[in-house]
Amino acid sequence: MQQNNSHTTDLWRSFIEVDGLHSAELKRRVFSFLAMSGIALVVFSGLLLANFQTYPWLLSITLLGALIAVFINVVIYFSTRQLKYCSIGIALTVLLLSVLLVYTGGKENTALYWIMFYPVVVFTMLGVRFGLLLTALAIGAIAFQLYGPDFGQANYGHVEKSRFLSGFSLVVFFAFISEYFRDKSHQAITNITYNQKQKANTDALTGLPNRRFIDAIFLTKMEKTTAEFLPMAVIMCDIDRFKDVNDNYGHDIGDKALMHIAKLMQNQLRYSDVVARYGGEEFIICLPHASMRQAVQIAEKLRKNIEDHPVNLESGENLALTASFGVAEVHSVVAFYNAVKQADEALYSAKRSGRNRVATL
Ligand SMILES: Nc1nc2c(ncn2[C@@H]2O[C@H](COP(=O)(O)OP(=O)(O)OP(=O)(O)O)[C@@H](O)[C@H]2O)c(=O)[nH]1
Repeated sequence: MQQNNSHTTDLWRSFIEVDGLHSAELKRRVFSFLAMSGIALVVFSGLLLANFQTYPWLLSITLLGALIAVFINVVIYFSTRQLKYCSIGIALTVLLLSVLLVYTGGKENTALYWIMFYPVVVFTMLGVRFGLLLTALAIGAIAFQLYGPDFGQANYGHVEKSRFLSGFSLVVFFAFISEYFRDKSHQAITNITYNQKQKANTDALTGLPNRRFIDAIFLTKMEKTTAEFLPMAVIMCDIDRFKDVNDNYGHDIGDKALMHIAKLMQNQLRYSDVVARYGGEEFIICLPHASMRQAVQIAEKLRKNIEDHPVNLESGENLALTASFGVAEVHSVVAFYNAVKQADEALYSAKRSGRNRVATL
């Protein structure tokens, strides 16, 4: 047995995807990674080729090492698609190169200019947490070289050092603000899209998924991940003589009865099972990896549970309800609606044979 809310939450988590938004975000990160790698490869090799005769040997080796490391990261990305680890690899390589550049001073002591773009790249590629971590590391390492003990590193002017650190900190600050609020608005849009999708696929009265959910979301998921579902059993359930409930007790009590039955059914099913309101007083239950025999047993359990649990009315009266069930098997995605039709025919044969029973064809 399980509780309603957890069943519903679990169901929506496993079925609703906001594909468009996630793929746009992924594209942004892949593009940043590839742009960063491409620029690094072109700039490093260009600098090496143009200046290797004039550069101090440590600078040339540093550039060559960074060039190879970036190249290896790109190759690993294309063979594994591990974007995050490869982005960290590139960001660390460029950080190491920046620190070594500051040590050597670069050509005519211009190393500090090259480092200004680093915060923008890491925040864009890796997001707020890694952005903060790596830029804090960069500031610490560079400040140590600029103001720490002299162990043979290049000399920078006093004003140059302080202007660089203030400018660099400002770039970090604005890169952080930009990435932080971009991330927040992305999350907000994702939540809004997710909630709208959930609302459009939920029956407002019972809180169960609706027919649109079965037609659009459930079937699409089944097409994508067939092995998770098939072979499957489908049960159609229809409340008996529901018109009489409405006629004798009024529409509000009829609504209450529908909510009551929805809850009873949900509480009897597994997490992987899906119960949806398919029409007025008709429900569909999809049981992945259930045989006909198991599905008939489950339908019987649901039937008995409805029979044993009348609706407690405010007047103190107990409103007894029963329901009829039809069961069929689904062996392929294309045969889904055929199986629904068969289960529907079985349901009406259950009605014809006296109601409050489970039937198969
Ligand atoms: N209260 C309420 N009633 C509904 C809702 N949707 C459908 N109904 C009613 O469900 C009843 C269905 O009646 P019928 O199709 O004649 O079937 P039945 O009376 O259940 O008889 P059998 O199915 O043959 O046992 C109709 O009176 C509809 O108005 C709803 O959302 N709320």
